[in-house]
Amino acid sequence: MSHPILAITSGEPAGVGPDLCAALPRREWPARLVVLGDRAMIAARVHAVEPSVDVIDYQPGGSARPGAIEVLHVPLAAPAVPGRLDAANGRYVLDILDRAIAGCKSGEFAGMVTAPVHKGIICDAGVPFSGHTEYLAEATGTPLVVMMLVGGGMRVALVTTHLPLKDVSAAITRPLLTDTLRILHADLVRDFGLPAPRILVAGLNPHAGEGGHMGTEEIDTIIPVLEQLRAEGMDLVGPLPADTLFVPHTLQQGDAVLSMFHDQGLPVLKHASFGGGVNVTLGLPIIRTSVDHGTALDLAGSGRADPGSLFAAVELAITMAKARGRS
Ligand SMILES: NC(=O)c1ccc[n+]([C@@H]2O[C@H](COP(=O)([O-])OP(=O)(O)OC[C@H]3O[C@@H](n4cnc5c(N)ncnc54)[C@H](O)[C@@H]3O)[C@@H](O)[C@H]2O)c1
Ligand SMILES: N[C@H](C(=O)O)[C@H](O)COP(=O)(O)O
Repeated sequence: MSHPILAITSGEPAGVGPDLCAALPRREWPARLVVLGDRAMIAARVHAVEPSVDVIDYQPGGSARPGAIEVLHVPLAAPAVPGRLDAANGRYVLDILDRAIAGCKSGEFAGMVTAPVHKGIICDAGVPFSGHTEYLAEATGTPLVVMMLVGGGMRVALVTTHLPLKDVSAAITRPLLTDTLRILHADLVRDFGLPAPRILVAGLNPHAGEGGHMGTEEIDTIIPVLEQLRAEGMDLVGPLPADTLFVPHTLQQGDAVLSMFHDQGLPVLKHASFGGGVNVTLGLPIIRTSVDHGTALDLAGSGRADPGSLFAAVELAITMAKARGRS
């Protein structure tokens, strides 16, 4: 089996993404890693952190050169200053993603691993953008994808992702919950080697609604969906009160958790694993993994950003590529 070729999108140029790429040659990867971004900017940021690392042009059809960083050039629109966001480069960040997505669709890349982007500055550039997850769904014509973070011994998937808290309840419908569980179940089987995954499903309200006295979404939406999918053979536990779902004794009884909204599940996971976790988009026709952290503008250009999460994201992408026969 040959090694997969992975696109590493360097992300927001004012953030830590380009710095993290400098750490990639520290390991011998069973993959060819191609960094997408502005060649001169990447070289400058890499050499500020790792002066001895060679930065070379990516040659399609070529082969990996151990110890060097291969760059697929995507030109900046404006000079990038570490720590200083510039809306002029909002489109640049999306150009990188578009090139990686095109390469994944065509088979040039086995998958893509994303360094962090800054959602706000892309919106400021005039492009409504709520995250890679939603952008990838649209770019690949996928009606529904599922965000899952992996780390600290946990897998935490979300029913809703980047939307205001006030809109969460209305967004959680029976069709959305049903389809989310189907995608989560299918991808746990395919990519995570779990033939019969047990999924712990959180309630939405305190104490999972306390029998309807603290909210009725559990009774109206969550319980009927779980009953229907259990009848089809899925192993689902819940709805469980979210405050005690993450107690180790409960957590160890499942293979993954399904949280109803972003900050119900992710703070727990990030508390346990920040800097070593992975964000993976389930349900896509392509492989996409990501770091678990943001642009860390305060650390950009300092050489102090921890590459642990990027390493974990690359590892998971390689594992998924093997599971899908993309090596
Ligand atoms: N995958 C992604 O693209 C992604 C993920 C999360 C957040 N974001 C975006 O990043 C931007 C900034 O978000 P934020 O400030 O909430 O979170 P952040 O993760 O950028 O920063 C939170 C804290 O963690 C530290 N930190 C982050 N990454 C680190 C690393 N690799 N090593 C050491 N310390 C690190 C930062 O210095 C900061 O103190 C926002 O626009 C957010 O939407 C993007
Ligand atoms: N929700 C993610 C997290 O907290 O790590 C992050 O915002 C990145 O999301 P995308 O993968 O959709 O960019």
